[in-house]
Amino acid sequence: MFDAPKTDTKLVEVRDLKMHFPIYTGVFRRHTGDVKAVDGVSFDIYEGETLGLVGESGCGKSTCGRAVLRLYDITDGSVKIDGTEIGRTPQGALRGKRPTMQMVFQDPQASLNPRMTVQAIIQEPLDEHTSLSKEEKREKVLALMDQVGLNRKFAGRYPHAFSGGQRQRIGIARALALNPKFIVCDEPIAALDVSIQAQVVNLLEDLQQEFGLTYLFISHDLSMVRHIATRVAVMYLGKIVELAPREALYAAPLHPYTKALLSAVPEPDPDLHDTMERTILTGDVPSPSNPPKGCNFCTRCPAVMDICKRQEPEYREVLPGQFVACHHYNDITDADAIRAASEAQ
Ligand SMILES: Nc1ncnc2c1ncn2[C@@H]1O[C@H](COP(=O)(O)OP(=O)(O)OP(=O)(O)O)[C@@H](O)[C@H]1O
Repeated sequence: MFDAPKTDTKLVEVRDLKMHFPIYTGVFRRHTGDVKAVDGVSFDIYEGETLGLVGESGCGKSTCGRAVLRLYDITDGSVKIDGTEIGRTPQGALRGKRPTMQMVFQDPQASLNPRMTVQAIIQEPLDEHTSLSKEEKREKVLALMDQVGLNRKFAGRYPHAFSGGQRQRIGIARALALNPKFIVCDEPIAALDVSIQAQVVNLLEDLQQEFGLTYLFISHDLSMVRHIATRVAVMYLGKIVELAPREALYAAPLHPYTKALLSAVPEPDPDLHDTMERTILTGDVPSPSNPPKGCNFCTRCPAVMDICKRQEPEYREVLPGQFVACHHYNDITDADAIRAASEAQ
């Protein structure tokens, strides 16, 4: 577990990123609307840190991670990785940048080609992006297997011969093959047995320390994110509603949605369990193709005000390092007043 961003160098800078998927209907497939999966998010990720990205299913986390890696042609906004603007770079011209940024997927079963051996799977990026000799590639693959805790004896086996946790290690080894700086981990443990989850998270942490990796760690598991992330961004319906250092976010969340999410996390201490206030959110999450006017959260917010239904709140740094998009904190700059506004909700 790391305590703070390791450096103040920004490796990833995302500004007003939008990823809208067009909806076509009817016989003539008319463009009738858009799914606003990511609708104007901005954040930085510092070199060597882990930014956690949390939120309910369907809020746009995976789309955001993929858009940052330019696995999609983004609708709008800017994404800078290691000083290079890649948001608008044509896909063909991104090739040289690909090795720097990689992804570890949620479902290791689905993301590994069942007809390829482990050797071939891990070697694939080396085939595509390097001119290493056959022997050099073989050696590199075996070294990667060592690094992720896979027995090199099994390099000739196929993915089905491995357990879920081992398959995720294969996916991690493949992601590491080109010595990336930045990895998007998209729910990397969600498909694994609970007993295996901690092992994979520990491996990701060890690799981060060893290679100075920077992670965007996407998860709906707030307890796991609390363990691994340096800072945490909370997403709701395509937008980031709060982003804060881990300690601040878990100890003193400001946004009503963050408070509701945290209050739903099971508290292992039975004494605290009884005293904790729980916020039960009512109503359904609106559709990202038809988000509400004003604040996206206004239809479910327990502290909703009139202005929330008319005007979108500004996303701003309310306390040092703590960014919030909520009308409750508009125009307040004094830290005590901000805390009072938070308690009053
Ligand atoms: N290719 C696509 N075409 C149309 N809509 C999409 C596409 N991909 C995602 N969406 C929609 O965008 C929204 C956000 O999806 P996304 O998968 O990013 O959410 P998520 O927070 O990662 O959810 P989960 O945790 O369930 O994966 C959802 O409403 C989803 O249906």
